[in-house]
Amino acid sequence: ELYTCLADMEELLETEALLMQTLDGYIQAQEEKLQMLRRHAAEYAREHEEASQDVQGYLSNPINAYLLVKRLTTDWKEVETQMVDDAGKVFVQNITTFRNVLKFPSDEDLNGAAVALMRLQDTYKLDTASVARGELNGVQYSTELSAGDCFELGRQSYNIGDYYHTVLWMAEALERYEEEYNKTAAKSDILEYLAFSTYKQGNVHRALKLTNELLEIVPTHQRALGNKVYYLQDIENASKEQKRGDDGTESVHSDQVSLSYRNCVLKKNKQPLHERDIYEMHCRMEHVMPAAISSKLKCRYTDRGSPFLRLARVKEEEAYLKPLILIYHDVIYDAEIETIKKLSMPRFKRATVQNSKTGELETANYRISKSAWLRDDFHPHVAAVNRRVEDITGLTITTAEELQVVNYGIGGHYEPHFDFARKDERNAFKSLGTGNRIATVLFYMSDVSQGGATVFPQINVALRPEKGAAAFWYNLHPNGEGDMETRHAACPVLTGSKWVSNKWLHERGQEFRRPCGLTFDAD
Ligand SMILES: O=C(O)CCC(=O)C(=O)O
Ligand SMILES: [Fe+2]
Repeated sequence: ELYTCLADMEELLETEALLMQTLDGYIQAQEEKLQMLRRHAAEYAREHEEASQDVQGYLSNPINAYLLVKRLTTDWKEVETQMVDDAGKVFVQNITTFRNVLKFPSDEDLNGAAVALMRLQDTYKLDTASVARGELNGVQYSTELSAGDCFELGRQSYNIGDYYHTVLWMAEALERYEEEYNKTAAKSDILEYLAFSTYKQGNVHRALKLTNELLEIVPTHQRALGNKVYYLQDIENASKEQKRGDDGTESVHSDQVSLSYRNCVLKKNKQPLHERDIYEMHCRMEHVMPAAISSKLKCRYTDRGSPFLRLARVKEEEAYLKPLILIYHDVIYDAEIETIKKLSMPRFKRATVQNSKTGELETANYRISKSAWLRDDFHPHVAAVNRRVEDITGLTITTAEELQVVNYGIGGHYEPHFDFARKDERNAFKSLGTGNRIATVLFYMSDVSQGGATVFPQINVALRPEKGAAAFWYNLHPNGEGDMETRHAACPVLTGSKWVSNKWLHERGQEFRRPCGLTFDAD
């Protein structure tokens, strides 16, 4: 689960450095061995040549006679020993010992990283060819992917039954293969995956065409031969059905077919967008807040009534009015951020979510990040940040949860959710005895170069992470009901690393503190 967190990935570079060192050592040992063998070979050639010039003269010399025998006994033995000696064993053994000490990614990590890349591809509408060129949203970030790299991505998708992405990446692998001078994948392998996934995607004609192409390269390919029969059968069955439909004697009348097809197209165009589509649109920053709302938003310096902040007023910016979402700039300092990151790294666990039916905490693909909980007494910096929450919000932190620190890795995200517990949820915060999560303070502890916004799809709000800033909002209406418009999400990180801290404030203790001026809903 390394891919869930960028901080852990840094250790992989250390692992790689050690592997590189080991590989260099192995190459050097092999080169020395080859050099030695070459010396022997040269000596054999030289002596043999001399002997061939004058066989009798050469052998009449007792020293030569002795040397010839020696070359074919002890010398040759040594050559043989060198030839069978497996210098690699020691090096591989070394690596095996490292495995217990160093971090090595697993196959699950490889799949996770591939899935994350696909998620980014979908969310940010990145076309496969650009990603393969190492480009993300028009910015060149990395080296290009080879046909072999694309093939591997396709294979990862295939293994989890994601034929849509398999087709995209295998097609890209094929294009790259054709252009590659030193081939990094086998065309027949690419075609096999591409054909079968294309079939799974519903295009049997194209699957057949690709399989024929594969059979041109490997005419005896058993699976391809089997699939071809199957595809042909499929096509034949389909055309039989079509015929039955056409002469009007069987089930579906042709008029009906075209009518339902038209309906289908209409429906497709008119279909309401799903929350997921809206969420992704916000992540791409394609939404627009109506001017009637945005023109009312203000910025101000404020002390929020706190004696502490009177000395150092904070920059408060309204991101939305109803529900009220406020951004405070420069309210967590670099030194505090560093301390918090350092404290949380050894405590990181894959973030969990509460199963609303069972009440159990579990990992889920819709929340991918690593998180840790920090207590006030871990470090004065943690305590200081918590006190600042109190100063800024005017709410008590005595009933708040500990500070939750989160780091999002490649494609790390958290799909739309509420921070408060719904009535039908089991066990939600019950054990805490402090009521529901009345408000959220979300500290941004890093900038994110691309992606990673916090978005509120219901109200067209997207907050771009800004190091040192914090977002604040009430999750509950004054009457304790959850505010459905606070539904929000953390968009996948496209490039960079995203660090945030959450402070969740609870209802108990706020009875006289929730400032009325901040609540627009008096329901
Ligand atoms: O990381 C973000 O932008 C939001 C995180 C969030 O909503 C949460 O952890 O509950
Ligand atoms: Fe949240």
